[in-house]
Amino acid sequence: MAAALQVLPCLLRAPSRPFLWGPPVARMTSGMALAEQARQLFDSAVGAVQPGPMLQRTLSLDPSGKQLKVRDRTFQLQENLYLVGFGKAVLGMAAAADELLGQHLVQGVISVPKGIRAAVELAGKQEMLLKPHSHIQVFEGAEDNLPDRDALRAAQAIQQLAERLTADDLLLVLISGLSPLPDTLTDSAGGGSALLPAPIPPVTLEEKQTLTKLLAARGATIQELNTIRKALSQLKGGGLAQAAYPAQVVSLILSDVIGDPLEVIASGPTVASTHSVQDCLHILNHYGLRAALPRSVKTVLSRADSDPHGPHTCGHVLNVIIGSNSLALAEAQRQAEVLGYHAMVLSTAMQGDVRRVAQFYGLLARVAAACLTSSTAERPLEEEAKLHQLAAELQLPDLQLEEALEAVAKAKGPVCLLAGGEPTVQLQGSGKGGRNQELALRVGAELGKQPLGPVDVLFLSGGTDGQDGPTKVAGAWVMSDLVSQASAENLDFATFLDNNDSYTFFCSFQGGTHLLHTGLTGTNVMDVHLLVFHPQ
Ligand SMILES: Nc1ncnc2c1ncn2[C@@H]1O[C@H](COP(=O)(O)OP(=O)(O)OP(=O)(O)O)[C@@H](O)[C@H]1O
Ligand SMILES: O=C(O)[C@H](O)CO
Repeated sequence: MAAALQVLPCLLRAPSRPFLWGPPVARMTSGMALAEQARQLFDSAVGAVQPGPMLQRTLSLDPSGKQLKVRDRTFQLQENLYLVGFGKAVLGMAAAADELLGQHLVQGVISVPKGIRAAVELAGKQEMLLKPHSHIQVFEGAEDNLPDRDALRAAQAIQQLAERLTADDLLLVLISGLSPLPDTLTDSAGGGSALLPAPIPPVTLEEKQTLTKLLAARGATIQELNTIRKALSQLKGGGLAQAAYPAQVVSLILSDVIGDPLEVIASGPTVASTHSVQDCLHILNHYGLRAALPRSVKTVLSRADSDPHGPHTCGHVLNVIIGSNSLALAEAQRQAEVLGYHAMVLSTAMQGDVRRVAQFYGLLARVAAACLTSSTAERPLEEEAKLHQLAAELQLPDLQLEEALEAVAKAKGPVCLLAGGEPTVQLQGSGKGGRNQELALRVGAELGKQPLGPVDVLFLSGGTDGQDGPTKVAGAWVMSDLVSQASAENLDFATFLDNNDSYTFFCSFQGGTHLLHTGLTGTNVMDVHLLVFHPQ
């Protein structure tokens, strides 16, 4: 199946104009075919946020090649263009920028994760590698997502470049994150943030690392974590913009945080921080860390209020979100419509404990399946009330639940509900897995709780970076017969779930055919969830 999924994009050519009940969906009979379409939708989501297309959508040169247009702003180019970048997807972004603007680029420095060039090469993504003659210098660092000496050297080189700039110069800043939800110790430090460590003296790199790890281990959110990072950093919280002043600064940002908050993504190096020392102390208090703070941290915090990276320092900056989960979902929605689905984006902010999120999707599947297959369009009111209750508990800010149910009730044909975000796994077991595979397995278990009627239901969850936790797959897909099929194979899914061992489960289940293999994608806009219904 994996092989079948991999050749899918060439086999399943989408028709050039949309149709509602056209042949591809009407012909759909097997779960395998449904899975192939889901995979195609996932690929289209990821494709929309690839570095090349994103940069091309955002930047253009006028015919003389002397003016750079970024959205509706124009900048003069005259041997005055510089580039810096940090984050997981930045290598591909830099390669795309170099391709477009290389002839104007005086110098560039990027900080990317250790081993990324080799991984990109292995994945055959030559277009994401810089050409040998490039003026962009690459630093690899932040092994295990922790800020280390290599990342520190990169941050120093970036700072030096920025500080040399004059009012005639233009600095392009490429930003992407890596680890929005620091819910395990190993991925605690974040991507863009971890790749740009520049602690304010006398705070040392080790002290910052320890504090970050402690906060993460105690469950601090990325917003809280990055508030502290900003207060202790020379470059975060607008510090990079300040270093580059009076040059013009254009930041192109790939968002890996729910709601695309500029201040939080990679700790907002080109965004004035609105946080005060009181905010930091509140966070440190909350996680019981205030009493044990190193003297250096106390010193820097006590100085911070009198020396903030104030808003006045960011007037020379243009921050642009060039890629996000919602952009990816919009493309998958468009593609689903082309394939004949009635498609809707439910939310781009799916978050919360993976068990609750799985319950939500299970309940949603039951309610939507009933709406879709009942001849009288009667809605299962009791289950619907439970669904709304659960949705309220999950506090999903942009959830379009009522609209989606109405649309399903009217659709009476194939339906695709799309969502994105990043649920959280509280690790208890010692198995191998990732939040996407665990979510898929949990949703499969929910779908098996009671019959869904004459409709095929598929759920897919995949990380847009192509790597789900410490595994080499992006995620997995399930159908409503997962429970019965697993038991036929003597696989006790509950035992695998108890041990956070979803990867091992899916490796065995139906010969591994439910795993989503994409390889490294070169982008990262959190996760994509697809809930697909096809009336039999
Ligand atoms: N055995 C496991 N089962 C389930 N989830 C796991 C397991 N091991 C790690 N994880 C989860 O994987 C996540 C880390 O994986 P990953 O690197 O894909 O995500 P990230 O770094 O948070 O974000 P991004 O995918 O955007 O880079 C954590 O949320 C962690 O809880
Ligand atoms: O780098 C970071 O801070 C996280 O990835 C969020 O952007």
